[in-house]
Amino acid sequence: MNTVLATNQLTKQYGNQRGIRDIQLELQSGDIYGLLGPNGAGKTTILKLITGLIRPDRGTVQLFGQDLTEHYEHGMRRVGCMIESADFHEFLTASQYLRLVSQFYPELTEKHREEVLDRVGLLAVRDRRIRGFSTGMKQKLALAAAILPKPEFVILDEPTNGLDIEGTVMFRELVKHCSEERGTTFLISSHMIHELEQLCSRVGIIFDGKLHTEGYVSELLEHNQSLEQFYIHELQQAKGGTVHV
Ligand SMILES: Nc1ncnc2c1ncn2[C@@H]1O[C@H](COP(=O)(O)OP(=O)(O)OP(=O)(O)O)[C@@H](O)[C@H]1O
Repeated sequence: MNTVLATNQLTKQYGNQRGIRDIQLELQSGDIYGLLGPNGAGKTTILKLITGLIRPDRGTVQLFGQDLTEHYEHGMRRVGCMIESADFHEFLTASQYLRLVSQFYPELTEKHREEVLDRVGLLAVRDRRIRGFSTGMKQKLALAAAILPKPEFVILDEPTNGLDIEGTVMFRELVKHCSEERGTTFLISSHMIHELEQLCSRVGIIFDGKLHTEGYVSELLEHNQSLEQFYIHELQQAKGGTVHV
């Protein structure tokens, strides 16, 4: 097994004393890892640090065995990500937007782009301007852009936000497809715990800026009725002895 991601003592404190502390995460090739935690726990902060959108105060991130800061472009070429709501050039059409993304990947063809648009359910509206898209449609386009270059590692922050029921099923199928066909590794932050229970091989619970616990979903389900039950139990425990960042 190859280690795709390893963080060591990853720490970031914002001016308001909030943030994350000493996060040790390790993802192996093929993992589908779900990041769970209450609002404000630090999930997005972790994903931003892993993708170099913000810098840590302390600690390191390794992607594919190489330090992120020393090999940023090389590492990130193998990563697809969707973090916070995407900021689109709204006057472009969906097709034009994916063509723009493709500039960095000369191997991608129109056929690739159409396949991906079809997979996320946007093929019929590919020539419409993004300006007229709903929140869910924009979310689907951001997903399409994240998986377009067939990255080995995909990082998704709240990917089902704004998606309707059909869209949520599409998302699940998409992750399964990438995982089964290509062995893509996923790190997904979400509040949709039932989705994560169906999709993830492992989960970690972030509470108050720290990695409170983690485990294999199959093992957790041997001792708990559902991931939700496990999560609520762990959260209650964490609240009993909270450590502030
Ligand atoms: N740029 C910032 N400046 C100051 N504080 C911030 C900043 N970004 C995040 N925070 C604070 O850091 C903490 C962690 O935020 P983060 O967005 O990582 O949480 P989250 O787990 O992703 O939450 P949610 O589930 O609500 O998206 C929160 O208390 C948040 O208010």
